[in-house]
Formats: sequence, structure tokens, C-alpha cells
Amino acid sequence: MTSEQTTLGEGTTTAEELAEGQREISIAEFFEKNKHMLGFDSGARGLVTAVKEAVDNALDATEEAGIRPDIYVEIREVGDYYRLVVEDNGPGITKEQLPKVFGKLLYGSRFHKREQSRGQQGIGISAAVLYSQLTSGKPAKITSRTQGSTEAEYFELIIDTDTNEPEIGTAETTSWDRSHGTRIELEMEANMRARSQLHDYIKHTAVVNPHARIELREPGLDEPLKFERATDQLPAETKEIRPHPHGVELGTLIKMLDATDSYSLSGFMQEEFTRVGKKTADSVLDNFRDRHFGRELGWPARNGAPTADVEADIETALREAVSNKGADATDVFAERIANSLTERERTTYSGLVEIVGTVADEVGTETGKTFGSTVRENAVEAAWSELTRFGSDDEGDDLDRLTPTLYELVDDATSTRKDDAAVNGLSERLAERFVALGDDDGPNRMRLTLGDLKTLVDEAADTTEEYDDETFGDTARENVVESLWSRMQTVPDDPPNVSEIAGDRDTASELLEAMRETDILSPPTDCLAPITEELVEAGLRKEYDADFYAASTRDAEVHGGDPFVVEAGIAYGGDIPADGSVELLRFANRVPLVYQRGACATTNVVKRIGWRNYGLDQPGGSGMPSGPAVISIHVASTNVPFTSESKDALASVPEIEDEIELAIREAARELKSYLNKRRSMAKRREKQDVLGRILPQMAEKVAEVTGRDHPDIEGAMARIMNNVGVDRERDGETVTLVVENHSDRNESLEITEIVSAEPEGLPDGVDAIEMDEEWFVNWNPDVDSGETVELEYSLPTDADADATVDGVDDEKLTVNA
Ligand SMILES: Nc1ncnc2c1ncn2[C@@H]1O[C@H](COP(=O)(O)OP(=O)(O)OP(=O)(O)O)[C@@H](O)[C@H]1O
Repeated sequence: MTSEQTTLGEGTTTAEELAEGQREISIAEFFEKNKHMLGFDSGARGLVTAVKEAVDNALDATEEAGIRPDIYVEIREVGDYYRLVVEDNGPGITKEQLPKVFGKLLYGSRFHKREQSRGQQGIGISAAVLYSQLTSGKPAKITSRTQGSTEAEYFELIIDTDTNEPEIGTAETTSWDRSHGTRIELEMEANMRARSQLHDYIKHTAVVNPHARIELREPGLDEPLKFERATDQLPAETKEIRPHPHGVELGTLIKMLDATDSYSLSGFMQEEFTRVGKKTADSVLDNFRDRHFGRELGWPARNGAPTADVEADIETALREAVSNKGADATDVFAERIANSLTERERTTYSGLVEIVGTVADEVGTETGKTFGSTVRENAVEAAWSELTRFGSDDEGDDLDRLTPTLYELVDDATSTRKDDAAVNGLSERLAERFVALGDDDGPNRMRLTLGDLKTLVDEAADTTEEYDDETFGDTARENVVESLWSRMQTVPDDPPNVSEIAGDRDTASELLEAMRETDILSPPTDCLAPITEELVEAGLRKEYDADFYAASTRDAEVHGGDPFVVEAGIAYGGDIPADGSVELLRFANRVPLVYQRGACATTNVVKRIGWRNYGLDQPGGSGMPSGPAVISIHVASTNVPFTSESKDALASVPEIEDEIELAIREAARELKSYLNKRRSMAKRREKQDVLGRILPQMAEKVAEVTGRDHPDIEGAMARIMNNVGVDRERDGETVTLVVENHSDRNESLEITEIVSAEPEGLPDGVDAIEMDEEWFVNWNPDVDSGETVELEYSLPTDADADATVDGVDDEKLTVNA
């Protein structure tokens, strides 16, 4: 035994001994140990994070109060420490709230709100207070004056990490020259090594918040950095919204079902979710019924037997089921139901219940007899049994009558290659299984959920394959399921009420699926304040002197019940450095993200785009593109998913990543067009220069040799310059690509149109392939010398289109498309 080895009982710890060391950990204690999670890993970073938390709060508070932000940030060296002061002209904080806001972690006004704001968690500023007290031992000094009050409140406080409560040292009223606002003073161990990140944060904050005035004083600056207001217009006021049905998760849904005051499912849907009115709630309910109860297959009354016989037998059965209503009323009752059933192609069990109910009401009113619930039930049972077992007790008869119905549906769903025997074989096997479906108590209502239907079709197809030597592949089976399911009827049963669903995870999960499957309007965007395309571009223009700018703002989408909007911008050329990777600016809810670029979803998306298609270099064909470009991405959401509490990087949420990609591609398409045009223009210019020099000399020579006048070189120049022209014409939704071959040889072109919406009306032989919501139309026209060829199709007027032309040397090509 080595010295490291121990035997049982020696050096081991019992559960009881362990238990002695186990105790609750307070939130504040936890964050004290895990400062890095909140962005306070080092003195350099801690200072930037503290500025960011205080400035974000100042912007949130002023905007919420409808005040144009005027923010003052000061960093000063004081002995061994740095002192940070952040002042705003916001609405101030009341005396009661102030200690909790700054002296308690996880306390804030935004965590439960579905509304775009910079703050989300109720951690930021108290974490800065905690960091300051841990590193300097000094309390936070806070001054706040609420609008309309004559005096300000002054507090000195620290956080008690055991209890996560503020410990107030000083609390007094004071005078302050600002008429309202908040001032925070924190002393901390810090340094200015992250100066560039600090400046980036302030500068980029000013870019995306042109309505704010921000001033920064810090030890390295002789003059304060001042960002004046570029507009008096505050961002659009945001409104709080309820969750969207497409985004909630099961746990949240169950919590909501538990907490709601609504009794009915319809009421719950309309009360608790955004974009759900009566009609949408009904659609959700129908989808839910399909999952919870299954759908019903209708039974034919007419197939395989003379209508009069069927009608007569149903009537007889009904008469026998009704007693004490008198012959006249009974006759009318039986006739009407029988007639109604034989008139219909198929009737489901629930459909029959409805017919009986309607006829009972009508006949009751007309004859003064009461057809109560027992009579109705008896009538339904009698008619159903007659309908499903017409003429005989022999089960074969049922099959004979159901098989043609199923044959029709199977035949519709399977390809023409399936022969009659196969279709018939499958229809018979399906009919057998439908007839054999039994409810434990009561009649066979032929109800099935989609899952059960799939099993049933699989079984029937397997049997047919085995006995009839036919094949039914996966696609054929899926088509049969789809055809049957689409013809089966949603049942009208009342859904379980809210508390029943809340108590049953499986049912709640059916509801969730139904919500996700229902078409529902996107969430309202008034809870979001995107920067807008114009201002994204204007922001870039303000900061970067480039040759080209493009921006895009996507429509709102949902993730986790929260709507979000993605915006992207690209600046290219000009003074932007051409060497190295492009610069990526990341924003979340108008807050610049300065750290953890590599861990951010935005970076991942930029890397996975094939930038060479859009005219930017991308060493190795993947990763960050390089060249003189800046890409900016803004994600606005009522709940931005960050990778950690320090809110440095966006987490990888597929829905958001897809939208980031689409937003970037939208702007990148514009970049591509610009670069293509620029390239082709440059080539043309080059050629023109050369031709401009050579042609006159040639003309001179020709004149000299032939002894004639100078030939006219104007036309020759134009012709050579327009060797093969590809032009686009758009007239409403009609797009025409015109290829004119001015050259003296026949040309075969390979033209790829990249369009942002699905093209319609393409001629035979020209197809469109969809990739990531872009359609690639490949057209290969042969254009004889001197001929013109046109490609015509339709495209929505707001869709983008851009053509790439191969097959002809660039020098012989003039593309204007
Ligand atoms: N300058 C301020 N003026 C007015 N209210 C403020 C100010 N700073 C903070 N608050 C209030 O204090 C709360 C807590 O702020 P804190 O920074 O801890 O969290 P947050 O901003 O809500 O979220 P996050 O942790 O994501 O930053 C805010 O929700 C807000 O209600």
C-alpha cells in the first residue's frame, strides 16, 4: 500500500461529517467569489464594467422617463485607488428604493418585464458596489434627487454579503445642483490598461444613442471626451408585452397555467399571451384537440348499397330507438336524420351527434315534443350502429363499405406507379384496422391521434408488403398518413380546463406543441426600439469614412417567448484599414459589447458566411473575412440571451443566429453589387484608356497605308466597349434580363441570378434553387453574334436581384444587372 492509498474507515469522511460543513450560500457571497461572471475579473476590466453598468442604467432610466440623457463620467486616481463618478439627469430614485437598488444583488425593475432595456437582471450596479467595497473597503456614495423634490438624498452604503442586504453608514438629505438625477461614486482597485475598451464602449454607445450627451474625463485625457447629442429624438417609447405563444418553454407554460386566473383554455390563451384573440385561440384549441383527442374518420352511408335501402334501414333503427314521442314526431325525426346521413359523403361520430342534436331541436319546436338527452343518445347509438353495420351483422359488410372510401384517399396519396392491387390491398388492410379500433366503453368512434394513425398505416403497409408482394416506401406511407389525416375531422369535444392541463405534463406538452404549430402573428414590435436601417447607416457614417455603406433591419422574430429584431450594417473602403480582418461591432439593446468577441454568436455567424461570394477576401474560405470593411450587428430583444451575467457575448440561439445571418446577407448583397459594379467599371475604364490611346494611332496608320481619310473610330470604340451586355429591366413585378451580343462570335453565358424572394414564372429549363432564403436562378443562354436574348420572370417589387455572369471574359462583358 502506497502512502496515498487509504483503507476504508481511515481518512474517509462520513455523510454526517460532510453535513456539518454544508450550509446555504448567499447570493452576494457567491458573486464575491465569482466576480469574473459579472465582468470584474481584473482591475482594468472591473473599471470598464463599472462604467458600463452605471451608464447603461443612466440611459435606461432617462429614456424611460422621456428625458434626453445627459451623462457625466469621471475617473480619477485617488491614492492607491481609482474613483469613478457617474452622474445622470434621470428621474432619480426614491429614498426607500435607493439602498436596495445599490445594496442588494438581484434587485431591479427590469427582470420581469418583457420590454427592451439595457438592464435585465438587477445585478449590474450592485455588483459594481460589491467590487468596489471588496477592493477598496470603501462604501458606495450615492446621491439622488427625484423630479420635483427640493432636496437630494445622500447615502453611503455597503452590501452585507451574508444577508445580501444594504448596510447603511450615512443617510442624509443634501443639496445638489441637478434638479433631478442620480450620482454614484465608487472607489476601487483599478488601472487604465483597458483604456481602449473604455473609449470604444463610450464612443460606440454614442454611435447607437445619438440622442444622448456623454462626457468622459479620465486621467489620460487633457480634455474631456465629449459626445454631443446628434438628435433630440428619443428612441421610440417601448411597451411591455406578454409572452408570445411560439416562444415559451414547457416549464414556463406550466407555471403560467398554474398562476392564471382564467378557467378556460381559450381565456387563458387570450389573457396571458400576446397576439392571441378569439380566432387564434380557437385555432390553438383545434390543434390541441387533434393532439389530445385525435381526429375522427367519417363513415360513408352511400357506398356500396342503394341509398333508399340505407335510408330505410337507418329510419327503422331510429324509430325503434325513440319511444313515447308519438308516431308523427318520431317519423319526422327518423326521416330527417336518415336523409341527412345519406346525403353526406361521410359522417363522423361527432358529426352524427350534431345532426341528431339539430334535428331533435327542430322537431321538438315543430311538434311540441321534448327530445331529451336520453332519446338523443339512443338515437345516436342506433344510427351509428346502423351506419357502420349496414344490412348485416357480418363484419365483411363494414369493410366492403369503408374500403372504397379509403381506396379513394390512398389512391390520391400514392404515385401513379402503384398498381390497383397494391392500392386496394392497402385500403382493405386499413379498413380492417379502422373497423377494429375499439373504444373501451361505447361505440367505435374511429378516433386516432396522428401518432396512432402513423402506426396504423405502417402496420397496414407492412402486411400488404408481406402478403401481396408490394412495396410501400417511407414517402408513400407519409403521403397516405397525410391524406387520411387531412380528411379526418377535428373533434368538437371540450378541451380539459386550465388546472387539469397544469396538473398533467403530457397534456401541457400537447398544448405547447399546438401553440407552436398554430400560425400566429409575429409579436408586436412596440416593445422593441431597433436603431432602424437609416440610423445604423448614419452611425457608421459618423464613425467611419468609407466609400460604401449598407444596412438592414429584419422583421421581429421570437425566441423563448421574447421578440427580437436583428440589424446589420456594413461600411467598406475609404479610410478603413485594408489589412487584416474586418472590424466587427456588436450591440445588444443599444449597448456595445466590448469583451469576449470570440465567444459571441455574432462572431460565429460572420465566420460561417462564405464572404467570397460577396466580394470580400476570406483566407481559407471560412472564418473572419478580411479587407477594408466594418460589420456592425445589433440585436434588440426583450430578453437578450447572453453567455454570462457579465453580458459580454450573445449566446448561440439558433433562431437569433439565423436572423443575424439573414440581416448580414441582406447588407452583404448590397456590398456585392457595389463591388461588382466597381470592378466592372474599373475594367471598363482601364480598357477605355488603352483603347483611347491605341485606336487613334491605328486609325492614323490605316489612313496612311490606304491613303484614305481617317476611319470613324467613335462607333468602333462603343462597340468594343459593349461587347456582350447584360442588362436588367424591372417593370412592376416583371424582371427581364437582356443579353445583347455585339461581339463577332457566338457566346454561351452562364448567368446566376441571386434573388431574395422566390422567383415565379421561370421558363422551362431554368430552375431556381433555394439556399438560406436566397434563390439561385441558373440561366445558360446561347447568344449568337449580333443577337439579343431575354429571360423574363416575376419577382415581388421589393425583392433584390443580382446577377453574376460567367462564360465570357470580363473584358468582353458589360454587366448592368
Ligand atoms: N441611474 C439610475 N436611475 C434610476 N434608476 C436606476 C438607476 N440605476 C439603477 N436603477 C434602478 O435600479 C435597478 C437595478 O439596477 P441594476 O444595474 O442592478 O440592474 P438592471 O439594470 O435592472 O439589470 P442588469 O443587472 O442587467 O444591469 C434597475 O432595474 C433600475 O430600476
